[in-house]
Amino acid sequence: MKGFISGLPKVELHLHLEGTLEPELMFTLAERNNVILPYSSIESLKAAYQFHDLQAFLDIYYQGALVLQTEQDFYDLTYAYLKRCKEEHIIHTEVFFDPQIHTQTGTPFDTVTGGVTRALKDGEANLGITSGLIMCFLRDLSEDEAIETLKQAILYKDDIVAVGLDSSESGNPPEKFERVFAMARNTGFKTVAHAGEEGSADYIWGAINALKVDRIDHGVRCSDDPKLVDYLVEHQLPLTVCPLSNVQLNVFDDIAHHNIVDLLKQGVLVTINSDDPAYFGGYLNENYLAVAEAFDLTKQEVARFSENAIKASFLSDEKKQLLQQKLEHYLDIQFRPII
Ligand SMILES: Nc1ncnc2[nH]cnc12
Ligand SMILES: [Zn+2]
Repeated sequence: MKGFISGLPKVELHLHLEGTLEPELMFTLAERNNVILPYSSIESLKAAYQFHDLQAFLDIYYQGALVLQTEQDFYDLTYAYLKRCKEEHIIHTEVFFDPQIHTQTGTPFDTVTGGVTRALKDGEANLGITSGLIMCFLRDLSEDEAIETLKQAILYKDDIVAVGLDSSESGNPPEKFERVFAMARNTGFKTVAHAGEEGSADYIWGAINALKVDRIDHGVRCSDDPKLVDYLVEHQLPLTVCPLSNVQLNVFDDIAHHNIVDLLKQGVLVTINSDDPAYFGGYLNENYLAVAEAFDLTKQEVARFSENAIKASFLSDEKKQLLQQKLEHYLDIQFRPII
């Protein structure tokens, strides 16, 4: 199964670039930019990666992201992730970034977006990995700050495919950003939102009804509301689920109790993703493998997650077809009878 997953052509749809900041790169950038980290070694930093909930993780994630300061830093971060994609047979990825973490502490929006987009373009030219860029608003900041950020994103309309919503979910419902998302949609951006990670199923309804999103990020709490599950199945509204993240942040106490396979069997368009792999101990292949092993899935069942991710991507129908052909070619070889 490990070899099958490793070679399987895959698409990732829920990945925070700042969440790919490996401890080694964090220390390198801290030294490059004269940032003093509150950890004396890589080991002591890694030892702090014990998160009892989302907020405990976010506190460390935001602190780590402060070592990213120059255009080259954002380039290096993004390109390192794309090289990892190449190793993992990820053929297309739609990545999040959180510009407000950086603009709040004085790094210009252009520095952040410039470095990320330059790396994504090089990743396509040199590594053959296609991508989409999704700019997230921090939901614990104000509507006005989100509008200000959206105005800056409009200047990069050709480079940013969608806007999203992340950070502390509880107490920051989707409705707070209804007007910002309407502006984003009217400008032509696709929309996604984290909902139903720690927050209740009502947050997922909020993302659907107030934000009119094209995908829900996480969304696992939908199981608390059978009508919501019916809605997701009927409309084939995708969920970008992050199994290892959910276990690390205690959304589920054990991978064996995760609801992703239940949702798949009910007909929800679920996908597997890594969220913040440098912090949660696993990139995409490890997330696939954890689910496959916990639920004793067949190779055909595992391949459904890859097929779903192609369907749920923001690629054109023509490009989706090309990726689907690549997937089918791989499966043909895997399942060809040996004569
Ligand atoms: N899992 C997550 N939930 C909400 N915001 C995030 N930002 C980075 N990772 C996140
Ligand atoms: Zn996330």
